Amino acid sequence: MDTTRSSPVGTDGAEPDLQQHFDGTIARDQRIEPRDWMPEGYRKTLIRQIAQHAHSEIIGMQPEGEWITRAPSLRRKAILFAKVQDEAGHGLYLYSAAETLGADRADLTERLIEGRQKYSSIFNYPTLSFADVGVIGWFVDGAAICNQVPLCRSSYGPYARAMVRICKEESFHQRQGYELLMTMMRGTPEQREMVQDAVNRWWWPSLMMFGPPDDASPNSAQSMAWKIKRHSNDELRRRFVDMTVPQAEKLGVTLPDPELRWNEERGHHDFGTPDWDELMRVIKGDGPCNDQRMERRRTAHEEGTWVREAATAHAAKQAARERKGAVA
Ligand SMILES: CC(C)(COP(=O)(O)OP(=O)(O)OC[C@H]1O[C@@H](n2cnc3c(N)ncnc32)[C@H](O)[C@@H]1OP(=O)(O)O)[C@@H](O)C(=O)NCCC(=O)NCCSC(=O)Cc1ccccc1
Repeated sequence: MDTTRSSPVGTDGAEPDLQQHFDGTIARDQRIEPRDWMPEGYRKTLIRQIAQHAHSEIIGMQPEGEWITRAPSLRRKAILFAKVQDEAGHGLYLYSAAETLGADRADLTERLIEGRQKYSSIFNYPTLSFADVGVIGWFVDGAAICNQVPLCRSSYGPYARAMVRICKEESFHQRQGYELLMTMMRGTPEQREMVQDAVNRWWWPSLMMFGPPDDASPNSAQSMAWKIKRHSNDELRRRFVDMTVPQAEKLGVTLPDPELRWNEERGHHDFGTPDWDELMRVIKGDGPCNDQRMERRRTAHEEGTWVREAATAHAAKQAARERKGAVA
């Protein structure tokens, strides 16, 4: 679509036909691409969500990353290394998607570091034993898959396409977590206790990953109308519970919710209510590890200054060399 048209008037400053074209593209379930006209609110919402998602992947490297040096075998170390590296890749991929909307990656990082942009609440909880690595794979990557598979059909092309690749890797991550836990459950009573303890600590925070309940989710209605989000927070949370309960049974662990039971009539599980005050506290910066996570991120950014400067200088030299070559 032509984005170079001038004298914008009408909704969101657009000529009515530009808005109409955008609305039609969304209604037909087609994709909006970077050069298409889009309402400013749509662009801002996408930058907000994609940036938060990217920040979550980068901060999300920390809880498991802490176990790389303490992994119980070379095999587990190699697997964990690869997983954490994948998370870095997802973050960079998502920052690139945000850049297609005119955002600047350095600016997004500044916003995160200054606490002006969010990252997922889940990464503010500590990883106390190696079983936590398995439970993060099973629950956190499992929740990420539930949330992100529908995002492969998100209306913004670059985000949807990024999700396809990311989901493939998340699927491998989830299976490695479950396999790790299966191995521990076949081990000693102490190992089985470690798994159950990790399950108890991560269950409720994992349910909170899907966001506040629908009636307290200010962004959902508009994001669903724009088909950025395809399902509501509660709907995806329910899916996650339905998917996870049989896996817990097979593994031999108990999910820490006395209200959890199959509802024959609805064809879904009933379950308890997460502590929404806790979610709000963690989002506002008052979770068990918020300060530690941000401090680590700030330090990594500062320590990486020389790398960014060297890369920029190298790119400038390369460009100058290419210009010279073109002249000769
Ligand atoms: C569903 C939601 C997260 C929130 O729905 P929305 O419609 O956007 O918002 P809504 O109106 O419902 O909420 C009101 C306010 O509350 C905020 N908030 C809500 N929930 C949270 C929360 N849990 N944590 C923190 N903040 C939260 C929300 O931003 C909003 O604040 P704002 O108005 O911005 O100031 C959506 O953005 C989404 O699907 N994102 C994409 C997926 C994504 O980012 N995934 C990340 C995990 S990646 C991963 O796990 C991979 C991995 C695995 C293992 C290891 C390492 C990596």
